[in-house]
Amino acid sequence: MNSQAVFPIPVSVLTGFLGAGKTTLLNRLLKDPELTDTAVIINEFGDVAIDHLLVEKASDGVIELSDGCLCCTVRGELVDTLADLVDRLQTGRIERLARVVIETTGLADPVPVLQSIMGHPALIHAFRLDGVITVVDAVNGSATLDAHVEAVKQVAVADRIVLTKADLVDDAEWLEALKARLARINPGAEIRDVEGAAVAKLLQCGLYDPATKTADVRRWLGEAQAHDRHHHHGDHGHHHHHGDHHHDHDHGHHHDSRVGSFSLTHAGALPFSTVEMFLDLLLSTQGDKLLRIKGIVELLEDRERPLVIHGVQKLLHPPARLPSWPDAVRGTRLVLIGIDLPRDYVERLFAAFVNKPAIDTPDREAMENNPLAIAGR
Ligand SMILES: Nc1nc2c(ncn2[C@@H]2O[C@H](COP(=O)(O)OP(=O)(O)OP(=O)(O)O)[C@@H](O)[C@H]2O)c(=O)[nH]1
Repeated sequence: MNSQAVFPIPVSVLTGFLGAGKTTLLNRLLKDPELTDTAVIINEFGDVAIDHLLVEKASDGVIELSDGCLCCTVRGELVDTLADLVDRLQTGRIERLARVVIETTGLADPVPVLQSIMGHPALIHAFRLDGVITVVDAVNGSATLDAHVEAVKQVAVADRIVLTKADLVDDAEWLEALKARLARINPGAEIRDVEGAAVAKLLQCGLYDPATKTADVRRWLGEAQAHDRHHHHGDHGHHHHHGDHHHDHDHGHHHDSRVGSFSLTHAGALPFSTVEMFLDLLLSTQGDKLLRIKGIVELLEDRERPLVIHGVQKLLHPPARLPSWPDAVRGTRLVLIGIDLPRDYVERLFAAFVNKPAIDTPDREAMENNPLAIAGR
């Protein structure tokens, strides 16, 4: 154990549709001196023009997955590759590893990739999903979202959206309409233009910033972005029909309306058992529709150290605690991103657990005895 790695190692997932500009961005990232000691895992599918020399300089060799879609055919290999990195660190074959970047194939549904990082028993203590960066092409992005539900999912699960090829678009209105659409699919993600953005910072999406030793809950939960964009709208659930963007004709966006994001909040502290039971029930009944869940909980048992919740579909990261509250806001805030996720049901389930039953909603005791008691699933 002579490595200088600090576990868990942050993992960034770089996704985006075919030709969106992932490899171009990756090449730029790897030139940044702040990103030495980064291992890059790429798949050879498609036309990947990575500057191998540069990647080798940045890490201990390029780790390439074999041909095919990362999410379905080489999932096992991704896990093996990550396990191999840990092994190399522990045996001293790699001295330092500060970050892992996984570039997924353009066609990939990113969710299984996130699951394999979050849910693998051998990896959960070595790696932490820092964030998902989704590259969207300003020229083709809108048509791609219309045509492929995977592209909508890639946007929906993003912590950050990076807009490429804006330099090729003259029409400012077109660009604004695309940004507005992305913001409706994923109100919490920060949208940045690839030009001018500090490249190394593009990868840092996580809750905890090792450089400043602080946790930025508002940014991580996307509250800052969502608040800015939805000032006075208040609500951004499944149906994003504000109708104020004439470029956005809903009939072309049938995939978008399936994706939704909403928050659950509770002002007081909650016992761990309540949180656990709510999450168990949520994940077991709605897990396949839950693309991501992120959140922070004030626990009755230890009110000073908030519990961090982070999950993908049916899988949760092992519960982690922050050393203290990063800002004045306490209580429980969960952000859920789902596809065809029944918001109403989830809200009532949560209300039942935190003992805020709505009229005609069974209370918690009834729920625990019969989880199907809530209508409208
Ligand atoms: N003008 C312009 N061209 C870009 C930009 N980003 C990428 N490109 C070009 O778009 C093409 C595709 O970029 P890649 O980086 O290969 O895209 P990719 O997402 O890695 O593609 P796949 O690996 O095939 O999924 C290349 O010709 C890039 O030079 C950009 O911001 N502006």
